[in-house]
Amino acid sequence: MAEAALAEAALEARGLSAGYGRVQVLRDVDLTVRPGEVVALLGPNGAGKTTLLRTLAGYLRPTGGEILLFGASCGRLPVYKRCRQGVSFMGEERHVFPGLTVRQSLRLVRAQGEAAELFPTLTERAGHRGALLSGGEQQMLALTLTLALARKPRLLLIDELSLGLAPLVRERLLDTVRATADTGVGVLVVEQNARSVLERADRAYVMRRGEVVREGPAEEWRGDLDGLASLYLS
Ligand SMILES: Nc1ncnc2c1ncn2[C@@H]1O[C@H](COP(=O)(O)OP(=O)(O)OP(=O)(O)O)[C@@H](O)[C@H]1O
Repeated sequence: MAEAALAEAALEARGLSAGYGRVQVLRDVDLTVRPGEVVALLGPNGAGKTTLLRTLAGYLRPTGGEILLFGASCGRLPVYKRCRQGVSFMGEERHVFPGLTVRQSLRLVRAQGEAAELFPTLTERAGHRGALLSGGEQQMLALTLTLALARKPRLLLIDELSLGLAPLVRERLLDTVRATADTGVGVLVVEQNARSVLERADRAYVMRRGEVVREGPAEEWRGDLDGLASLYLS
């Protein structure tokens, strides 16, 4: 990923702190995502991964530190302005249109072609309403909608990509994430299955209790999943 290393960072967090009211969750987080990189964000429950993504996306206001998007400090830029810059956030809740069929949803965002290419299953479910899809199908639709709605996504923030989904669906979603990054999009992804995400990631950060406790190339972690697991134990 030499090219990625040279490129200007899509995202840079410097000494970032954030929390809820008086409860501080994130402490002094430094993190970088370059265009074309898949960066895995790992860590045990409650480590602060969701809080970090929400802060980066603009839903939570930092209490300290700085966020740079594509080289410029984004200060208190609201969510929609970050979206305009190409930041796309896919939260834990599977955002599909519950009352619309798959066909209607895809038509709405003009993503019929992409869906057929990325997830043929969605074409088979064209007449089903979003609310009645399986969890995996909903997540495939949500990812397709997320990519289509951000007209030119340059940074994708994904929380809990495959929570509760079958391994095959997880692999398919992660392949799509990898392929999206290969078009030049920077991706920061929270995924419970460390082994699977590390197979596609370039680098990984491990968080614990609101702090980044380790960072490194994904290949290093792939060979040391036991060491990684030990970081999860508090
Ligand atoms: N809305 C909230 N109000 C107050 N505290 C919160 C809120 N949301 C999360 N927290 C707290 O912030 C800490 C970090 O939670 P967060 O959801 O960011 O962790 P996480 O790493 O994403 O965990 P998980 O893997 O379980 O989703 C936890 O201690 C949690 O209780």
